Amino acid sequence: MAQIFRTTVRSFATTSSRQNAIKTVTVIGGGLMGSGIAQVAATTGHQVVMVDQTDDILGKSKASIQKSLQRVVKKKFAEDPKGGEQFVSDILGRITTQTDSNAAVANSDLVIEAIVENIDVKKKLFSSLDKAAPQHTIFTSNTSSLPIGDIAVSTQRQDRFGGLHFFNPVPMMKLLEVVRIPATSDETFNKLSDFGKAMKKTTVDCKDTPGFIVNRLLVPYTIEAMRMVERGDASFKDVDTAMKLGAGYPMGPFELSDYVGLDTMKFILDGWAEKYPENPLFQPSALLNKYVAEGKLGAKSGEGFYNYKKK
Ligand SMILES: CCCCCCCCCCCCC[C@H](O)CC(=O)SCCNC(=O)CCNC(=O)[C@H](O)C(C)(C)COP(=O)(O)OP(=O)(O)OC[C@H]1O[C@@H](n2cnc3c(N)ncnc32)[C@H](O)[C@@H]1OP(=O)(O)O
Ligand SMILES: NC(=O)c1ccc[n+]([C@@H]2O[C@H](COP(=O)([O-])OP(=O)(O)OC[C@H]3O[C@@H](n4cnc5c(N)ncnc54)[C@H](O)[C@@H]3O)[C@@H](O)[C@H]2O)c1
Repeated sequence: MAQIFRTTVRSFATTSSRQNAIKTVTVIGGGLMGSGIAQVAATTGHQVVMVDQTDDILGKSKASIQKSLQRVVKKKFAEDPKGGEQFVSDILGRITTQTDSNAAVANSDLVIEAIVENIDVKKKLFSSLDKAAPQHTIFTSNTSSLPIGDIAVSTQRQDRFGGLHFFNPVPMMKLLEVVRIPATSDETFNKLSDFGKAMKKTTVDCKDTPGFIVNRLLVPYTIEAMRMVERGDASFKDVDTAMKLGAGYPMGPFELSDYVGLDTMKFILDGWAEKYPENPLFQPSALLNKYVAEGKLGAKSGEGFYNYKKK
């Protein structure tokens, strides 16, 4: 009897969560992460509205999604070019763009914020969205380093607030960290985890602790790599070679930094230095500051530690 009851409860829970499944997603920020998130959400059948500050930026976001989809087509539709064209046009057809974030959330089940890593800018955005979005809409941030709770206080819906931390490049990286704050309801958390699985990601449950799981370990590692080069103990190329061939990482810390974006790295480091001023680990990095001041932001700007410009 107890077994039957458990089964019935489980199947009711599954059915009811399916009925409430997230179908429409607003991705705010069409940069490196936002465009990847929009691509994967649309690929897995969701209707997506992608928001950024200008139509020009959104045009570049859509072009980068198209380029990424072409890589998938090359593999999956090698023998079927027509099928490949249809695949791309179906996915792009599920993505619309908007420059007005308040209008973009009007029919949204879920908001995923992926804008610049600055707490004040994120809070201002969510405070405004809170007034514009329907009651049921769940809000999430893809922040790398900011406490989700510090962002959620800008809204009146902390029970419908959480973190969805994706990894770069989103179409390739299988992990999704699903983050809950103490106020996140079980219903919200379960919906976010279900959404992650619907996006074909492996989800891990995280508390709102600094860096969640991955960045708690990745940040000190990356910082120590920068310090090693600043001290003159090794060249950045040798550090990368060492970590790839000696530790089996797909990218060394300087290739990864270029990939993440050196401006984003600086936002992370500066934010943690301000929040934890007593921790010597988070002191400014002269090397990182120099690259950012020179506009060398990594792969996205064509140059960082390495050069990405086509010769
Ligand atoms: C003092 C200094 C202070 C600094 C302080 C701050 C420190 C902060 C550090 C943390 C930053 C955190 C950022 C964030 O919060 C968390 C992250 O996202 S961390 C980043 C995680 N990502 C990685 O670790 C990536 C590691 N790299 C890889 O896995 C691989 O290199 C790669 C990116 C998948 C690419 O693979 P490669 O083999 O190298 O290259 P290929 O080009 O041949 O690609 C292989 C394969 O993948 C397909 N592919 C690649 N990219 C895409 C794409 N965007 N879309 C679709 N397909 C893609 C490609 O077509 C290839 O397919 P195949 O031909 O092999 O079938
Ligand atoms: N780069 C990574 O590897 C990585 C990985 C995981 C998480 N993150 C996090 O994701 C977020 C975005 O990072 P990114 O690398 O995509 O940055 P990015 O600089 O590539 O893109 C940010 C985009 O947000 C837009 N934007 C800024 N303010 C906006 C606003 N108010 N409204 C709408 N759009 C706005 C910018 O125009 C830009 O296109 C950050 O919080 C970052 O910490 C980054």
